[in-house]
Amino acid sequence: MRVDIISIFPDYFAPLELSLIGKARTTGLLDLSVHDLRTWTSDVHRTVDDTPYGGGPGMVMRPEPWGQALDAVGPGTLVVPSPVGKPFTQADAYELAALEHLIFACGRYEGIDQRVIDDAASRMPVREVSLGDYVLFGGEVAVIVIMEAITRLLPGVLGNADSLTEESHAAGLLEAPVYTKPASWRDREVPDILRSGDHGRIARWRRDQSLSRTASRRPDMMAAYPLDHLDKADRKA
Ligand SMILES: COC(=O)c1cc2cc(CO)sc2[nH]1
Repeated sequence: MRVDIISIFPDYFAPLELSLIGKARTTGLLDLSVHDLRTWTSDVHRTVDDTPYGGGPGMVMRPEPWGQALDAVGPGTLVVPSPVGKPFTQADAYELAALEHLIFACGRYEGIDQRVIDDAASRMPVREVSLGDYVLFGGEVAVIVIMEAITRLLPGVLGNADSLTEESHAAGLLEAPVYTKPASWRDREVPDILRSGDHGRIARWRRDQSLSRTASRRPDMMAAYPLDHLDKADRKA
């Protein structure tokens, strides 16, 4: 997978050189390039922003540098983190992980001139995505989050792909609690069932835990959970 990130703060992406994402880059699973938007400015001050038409506080990112940057690195699927975007979900992570070329545009100030998005949409797929109902200084941190969600889904990145099947949101439920040694810690015991060696009962216990956790913490997910995935034993849980 090829990824291009365009930002006025390219140093923000140093974390993408670490750990499993860094490994994905060195092994060639991920071809990631970070670009400084100012590369595509032509004035001596390398200006990327200007005052908003219609007035209002702050500054808006100028269209010219963005247009030239996207011409240079595109075409691909343009992903723009934004408070006005579609809520990003694990399903979106899977969709993006299956694509050949992603381009991330990191907004700053009050945002990017709308014509940049509209112009890009005339020649490549564009997705504006939100990570949640809160506001950040810009898109950079959101890109790091999205890049982690995507990269871990790339074949070969996670040592044990089984982790992907049991994790939260993979099967539409929150995952069960996890435990490791010691069996007793500060007078708190690991549930006996998990030490029974009875893998059928352990699977049932974990599923019951997932269902009750999801029902209590995320009723919205429970409502969306396909009823035919619930067997009659689940319905009693
Ligand atoms: C100028 O601000 C941005 O470009 C910006 C991008 C994002 C992404 C957020 C999380 O959904 S909040 C936010 N602000």
